[in-house]
Amino acid sequence: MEVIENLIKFEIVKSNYQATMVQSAVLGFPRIGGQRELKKVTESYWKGGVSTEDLLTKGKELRAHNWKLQKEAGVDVIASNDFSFYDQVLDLSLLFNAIPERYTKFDLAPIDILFAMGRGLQRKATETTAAVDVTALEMVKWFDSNYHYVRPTFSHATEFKLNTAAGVKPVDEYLEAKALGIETRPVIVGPVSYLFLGKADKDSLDLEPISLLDKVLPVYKELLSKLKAAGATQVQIDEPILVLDLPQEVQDKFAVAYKELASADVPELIFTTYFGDVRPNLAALKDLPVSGFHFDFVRGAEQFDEVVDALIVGTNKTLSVGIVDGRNIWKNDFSKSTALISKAIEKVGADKVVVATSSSLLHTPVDLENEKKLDATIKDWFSFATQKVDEVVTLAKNASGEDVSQKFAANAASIKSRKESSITTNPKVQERMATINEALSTRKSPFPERLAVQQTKYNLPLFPTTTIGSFPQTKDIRINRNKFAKGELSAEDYDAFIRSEIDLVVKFQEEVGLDVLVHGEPERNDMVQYFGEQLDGYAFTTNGWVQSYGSRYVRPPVIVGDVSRPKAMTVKESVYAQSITSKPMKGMLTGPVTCLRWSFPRDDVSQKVQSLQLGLALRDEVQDLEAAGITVIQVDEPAIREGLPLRAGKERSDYLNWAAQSFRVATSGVENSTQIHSHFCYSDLDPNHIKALDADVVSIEFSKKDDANYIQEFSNYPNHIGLGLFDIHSPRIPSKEEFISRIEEILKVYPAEKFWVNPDCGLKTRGWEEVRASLTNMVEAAKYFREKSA
Ligand code: MET
Ligand SMILES: [Zn+2]
Repeated sequence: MEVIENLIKFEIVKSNYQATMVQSAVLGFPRIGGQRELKKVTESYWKGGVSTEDLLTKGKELRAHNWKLQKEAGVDVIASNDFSFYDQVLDLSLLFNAIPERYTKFDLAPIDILFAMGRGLQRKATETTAAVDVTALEMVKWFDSNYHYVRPTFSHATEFKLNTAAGVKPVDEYLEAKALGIETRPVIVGPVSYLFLGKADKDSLDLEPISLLDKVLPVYKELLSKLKAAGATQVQIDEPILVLDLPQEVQDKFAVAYKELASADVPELIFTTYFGDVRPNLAALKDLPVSGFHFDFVRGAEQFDEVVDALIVGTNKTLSVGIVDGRNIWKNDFSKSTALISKAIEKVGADKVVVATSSSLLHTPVDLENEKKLDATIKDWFSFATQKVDEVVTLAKNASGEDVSQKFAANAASIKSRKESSITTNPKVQERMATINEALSTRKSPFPERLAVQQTKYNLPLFPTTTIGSFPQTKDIRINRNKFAKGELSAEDYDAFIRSEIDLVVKFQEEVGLDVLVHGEPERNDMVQYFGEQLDGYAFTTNGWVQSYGSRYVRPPVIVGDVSRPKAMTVKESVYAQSITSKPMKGMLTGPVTCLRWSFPRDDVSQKVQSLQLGLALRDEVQDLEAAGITVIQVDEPAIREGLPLRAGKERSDYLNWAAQSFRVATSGVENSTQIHSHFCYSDLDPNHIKALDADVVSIEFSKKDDANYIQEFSNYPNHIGLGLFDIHSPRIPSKEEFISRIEEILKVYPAEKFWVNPDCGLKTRGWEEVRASLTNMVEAAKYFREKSA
């Protein structure tokens, strides 16, 4: 009797449960188009190839396509305002009128102001228009991703208001979707993050961006009210800074800001965080007057119980469960995700749970279906944005009691196939990993002893000059590389072509009078992909583009298994280059951490393991180069800073340890007389972070730092450094005098005997004319200082 009663109860519970729909949500979809349509149209617009109207129309088409795709897949909550012609943070600055005066005085159209802020603008005067010459606003990495946002830049003169010159983007795009019969949830960056991620402009350095909260809130209120009036019931408001260490006064701003926003007639706010764990800032989120929270449970899985108990349980708030990874390309493990979703339902009830992507899908390639060349087994393990949309829907349907058993069975099979695959494990690599110890990751002697032998061996002058590696990647190079890839050019012909390019670069450097030469990297499409393609354990996409900034997209290779190096990767080119000069030729490799960071990493082993494996593979290359007579070797680590975990603490110190160790594994197997260089750029580097790499010489991007303190920090660095002397992103040519005064400035705090002379970074995006002029002036300046100190 009791059993039957229980059964009946169970049936009722089950059918109730089935009646409650668990919703699905996508926090943002890549805007670049499946065939990089956005890049093509924007770059063509910049060159004057298409009109503003054509550009705007293409944007509209892309948005419509993405909304429809999600609608057809069955997504309940589809984002709008996730589109941008350049960057979503920049869009907000334009809309809020946070436009430094230097961009407004030319009478440019709003879209051109946007691009000028994003990438700078140089335009000659015409009969009707004045000349324009403005540099871009600062561009910074979006948290620890490889996406860059344009930093909001405020001054005392900033007057926040809704700048409707180009409409009101979030409202217009909401209505645009609505007109297509698609209800969307607009997404905007919230006020506290928007200000915190900004900075003070040069003329207002005493300004604390966060102090502008009172001034920006009325504009947020106005925008949100307009969205409500347009019919939006919910808005996704992103406050990702909650995954960072925040000063107390910033934490306190959340209560102030959201109380103020809630005082107006605004849509329901879904407060959204991603890329980590918010627990250290939990107090700031208590009692916020918002309708729901979104958390990233892929990267912040451990926060689940605490945040749900503290912020959702016992309230009316929605819990958006970020479970489909917005930062990587691996297929979701449905059984794992379902366990978490069930737990969420148990805690807060199915009607409050939304199954979501962990973050915007901006960081993933558009569609796996575009990959025609990928090995079928490996392809089955991947999921790009389009596939992730389907995963979110399937997980939500399952949680709602719908029958998706076929999809679940297929998913389980893929997950099992990857787990059991022999592609992912290489016992030899694992054995070799066990040999890594202090001895294997330490140079034979400490730096001073190495320096002495190196000085005798190379006999370089004071202020030695060099470059960072790449020389102009001309159209000719790209054409020949493509021909070779398509099989239209034989391997011999391609090799001959590459050799002729090397001839050119080497001859050029001798003419200009550089001391340590490079071969110019003409054979490399990309500094990570080039190595990934030659290493075992990697897979490649043909169309897996992801936006890095503006119209620059990258195509990260994927680490699918244990990494090893079947054969030498760079020796041929370096040896050839050395054979045609008597000056030292610097071998050029991409370091383990950068290879890891600019790939999609595995999610089944730690990043530390992957980095050390890459270190071992590169160690073989370093030793092969040395054996072949290339005894100055640069191992680039430009991505080392961005890999730093977002919060201070153990994870961060662990990272610094294994990152440095991976580099040393790669570089310490050489003689004292072999000179190891490294290079860093794109970030504010802390010299303390790189000491442990123990490279003999490092070069860093430096020309845009007008900061004596920053130089001071480097003056204590024990080994030798080249502080980058000119900006390689700009076509500007610094004069000899400019180089001299720059060097003089640095010499005030930095000792001459450790001083290398070099540009900020590789020259591959520059033209030959500029390169010749800039390097000539740079070398002249070095000679001036040599004579002076003689
Ligand atoms: C982004 S760092 C680039 C270093 C590389 N060796 C180059 O010169 O292009
Ligand atoms: Zn660089």
